[in-house]
Order: sequence, then C-alpha cells, then structure tokens
Amino acid sequence: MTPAYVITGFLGSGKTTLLLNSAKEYFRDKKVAVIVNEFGEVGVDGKVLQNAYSKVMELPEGCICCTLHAEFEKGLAQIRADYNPEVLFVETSGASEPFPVMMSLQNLGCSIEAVICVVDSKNFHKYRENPTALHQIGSSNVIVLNKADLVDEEELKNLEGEIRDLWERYKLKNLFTGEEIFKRVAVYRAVYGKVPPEVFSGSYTMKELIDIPSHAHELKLSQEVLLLEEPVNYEELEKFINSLPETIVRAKGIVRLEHSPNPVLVNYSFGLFEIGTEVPDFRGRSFLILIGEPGHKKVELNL
Ligand SMILES: Nc1nc2c(ncn2[C@@H]2O[C@H](COP(=O)(O)OP(=O)(O)OP(=O)(O)O)[C@@H](O)[C@H]2O)c(=O)[nH]1
Repeated sequence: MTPAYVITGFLGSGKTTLLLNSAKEYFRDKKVAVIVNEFGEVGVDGKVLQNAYSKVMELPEGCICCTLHAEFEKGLAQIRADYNPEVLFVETSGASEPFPVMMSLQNLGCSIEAVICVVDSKNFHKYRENPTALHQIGSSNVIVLNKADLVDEEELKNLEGEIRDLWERYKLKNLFTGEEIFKRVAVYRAVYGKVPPEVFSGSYTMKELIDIPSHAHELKLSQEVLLLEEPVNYEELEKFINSLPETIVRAKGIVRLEHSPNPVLVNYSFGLFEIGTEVPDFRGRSFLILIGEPGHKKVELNL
C-alpha cells in the first residue's frame, strides 16, 4: 500500500506552501510523488512544486471531485506504475471536496495517512459560509490554522473553537450506520505551512472507508486568464493587483518582472499581495489567473 496524504483547504489558504515548507523536509529521503489539481485551466502550483519535487503530476482544469474523477484515477495508477513512490501527496483544488479523492485513493490501494485541511486564519471569516469550505473541514482529521502570523492569540483561540464546532457539525459519517469516519480531529497552528513532524508520522492513518456520503458540491466560481506584456513593472503590477474588485478572491500567476532574472510566482488572496519564489524553468508568456465570484465584472488589464 502506498501511504498517501490528502491536502485540502480553501483557495489561497496555504496548501502549496505547506507542501513546500513541511512535507518536503520530512520526506527528504523518500521517493515522493505529488498530484496537484488546480482550479482553472492553467496550472501554477504544479510549476512551483516541480522546483521542489521530482515527480509532480498536474491535473488542471475542472474539479478533482467532479469532472476529473476518472482522470485522477488513471493518473494515480500511472504514477504508481511508472514511479512507484514511497509517499504520495494529493493537493486538491481549493474549490473541491476531498472525499471522492479519498475513495479513489483507497480503491487503488493507497492508505490514507491523514487528510489535512489548511485554514486561512486571517481570512476564514470571509469564507466561513461557503459550503465547500465547511465540507473540507468536516472531511479532515488534521486541521492546520495557517497564517497564524497574521492574527493574535485571542483570535486564534476563538478560531480554533469555531473550527472544532464546525468539524463536529460537518464531520463525515457513514450514511447507513451514522458512525463517524474520523473519531477525532487534531488542530495545529502554523506559519507558512510549517507543521510538526507528527502530522506525517502515521498517527492519523484512516481506517477503511465503507460507504460514500452524498457529495454536496455547491461552490461555483469563475476564472479569467490574463496574458501580460513583459517584463512587467513591479509597482504597476502591485497597483493593478491592489485595485482588483472585491469579487476577485484569488489571483495567481507566473510573471517576468523588470530587473528580475527569473519569472516569479505572484500570489494574491483576500487582499494580500505577495511575490513568491522564482520559477526559473518557466518558458511561456507571463500570465495571471483571476478567480472570483460567478459573473464577476471583467477586469481590464492596464499594465
Ligand atoms: N503571512 C502568511 N502568508 C502565507 C502563509 N502561508 C501561505 N501564505 C501566502 O498565502 C498565499 C497563498 O498560498 P498558497 O500556498 O499558494 O495557497 P494554496 O492553498 O495552495 O492556494 P490555491 O492552490 O490557489 O488554493 C501565498 O502568497 C503564500 O505565500 C502564512 O502562514 N503566513
């Protein structure tokens, strides 16, 4: 059985960051494969993860729990046949629920070592009503309160209480017997996805799943891909990103900046703009993906 970790959590909460900052370190000596599914037709996370992991499979476009189900199973079978990883990570898109992925992993002979839900501690209040986000919490047995650097102790304590309550309300249950699939949930705090090694120690291995709860997938988002003239001026890019309407919840892309030798990762989630790691192997044209509420007003590019 291949041990597999599922990383879920809402858009921009820090899933890729956790993979880069924790998982990579703890499995340094292992053959690790990563399957990453991103919302939207252009993958960013896969390109960033390829800097860190030798085997990365991208499943862009569509949601891993709906339209991509068959592709996910095919990809998983292939990655195991070709590469035979000792450990597998699956990063689901911020817009999908982890349960169908858990079923597929188990059907294909993987053991689920933990389902880790990354929560954006700073911005949780902006997406706490979102049904997909709530099911992501309820489907997990490890919850990481990430971005702990952006909130104070009291806020973190309140958030932990709220998340534990939500987990109780939304936790996975066997439809026939009513039995809980996870008996308990562990909650960790993290800054830039750094969690202690015990998260990956096998303490949270899941027992076998026997039935499929109904799949309530209600999140609808739209996305727009902008191709940029290049290289882009940093100040103008910052101005542009900061002027995005509130209906855009997430933006990311890979951009060549003036005076910067390599393309860089650009990240924006819930009002926070950040230039991330360099992506030296990226060859295409600079782009930004804007993810927002359905029918959000088309953004004029003026860079
Ligand atoms: N201040 C702060 N920023 C963080 C932390 N963790 C992640 N970020 C930033 O949050 C942004 C989103 O992080 P990602 O790891 O790309 O989030 P994600 O969940 O993989 O995003 P999607 O795949 O789009 O859903 C990036 O700009 C990160 O640098 C943290 O603990 N503190």
